[in-house]
Amino acid sequence: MDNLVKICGLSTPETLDAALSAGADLVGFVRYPKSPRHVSLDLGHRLSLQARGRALRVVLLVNPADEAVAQAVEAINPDLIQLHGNESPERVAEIRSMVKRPVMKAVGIAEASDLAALSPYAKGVDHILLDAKPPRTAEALPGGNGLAFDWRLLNGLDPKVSFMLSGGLNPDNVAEAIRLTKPRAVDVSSGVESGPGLKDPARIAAFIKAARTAFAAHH
Ligand SMILES: O=C(O)c1ccccc1NCC(=O)[C@H](O)[C@H](O)COP(=O)(O)O
Repeated sequence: MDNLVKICGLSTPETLDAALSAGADLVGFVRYPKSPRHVSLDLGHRLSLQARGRALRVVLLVNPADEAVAQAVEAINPDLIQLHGNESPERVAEIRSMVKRPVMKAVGIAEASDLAALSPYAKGVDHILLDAKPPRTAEALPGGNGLAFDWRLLNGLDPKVSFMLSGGLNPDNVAEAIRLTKPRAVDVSSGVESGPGLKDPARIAAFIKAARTAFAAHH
């Protein structure tokens, strides 16, 4: 998974088409009812068919029960499952063996000590997503809050650890984020929106272009 761009939280055929046409490598569908980006199983199914063969399809789940995992896999047929809650390393490994598909675990970063949370996941996941830790407010979502963490914290990360970077990325800062952190992939949601859950085709295209240029320059 090198030099890839993921556009997350797509929830309409039109904005999914914008992401696919602009060359997104991965597209994300959020299954979290409190989110403005939540997709029903039926909508997720249709969006997944639309993206098939054009980008890797990612379904986002938060602390899912087995039944929720099975329903999402059956309806959406994702290429990758992103776990964005407080799933333990054991639970992540359990879900991975249940679905027999690649799993990406999101880990929230706010301070240097948060990096210690990564190694217990090393054996049981296929990919790690480093995201900003959500604020402790009632309205904060587990992800997709448009907040960046201090990228310099990743100076303390073992260079052998490969990761996808997210959290508060946008068309204006993604080049600097890639230059400083050298991620294998980048992920964006709020930074390509004109309002909560409203993806903006022009911002999607600008983000992908800026990320591609930066990857070419720094890898
Ligand atoms: O986007 C949501 O609403 C969401 C809800 C619950 C769990 C995860 C969610 N989103 C995750 C993402 O979109 C991204 O992987 C990541 O958090 C970056 O988001 P942003 O800072 O908005 O670019």
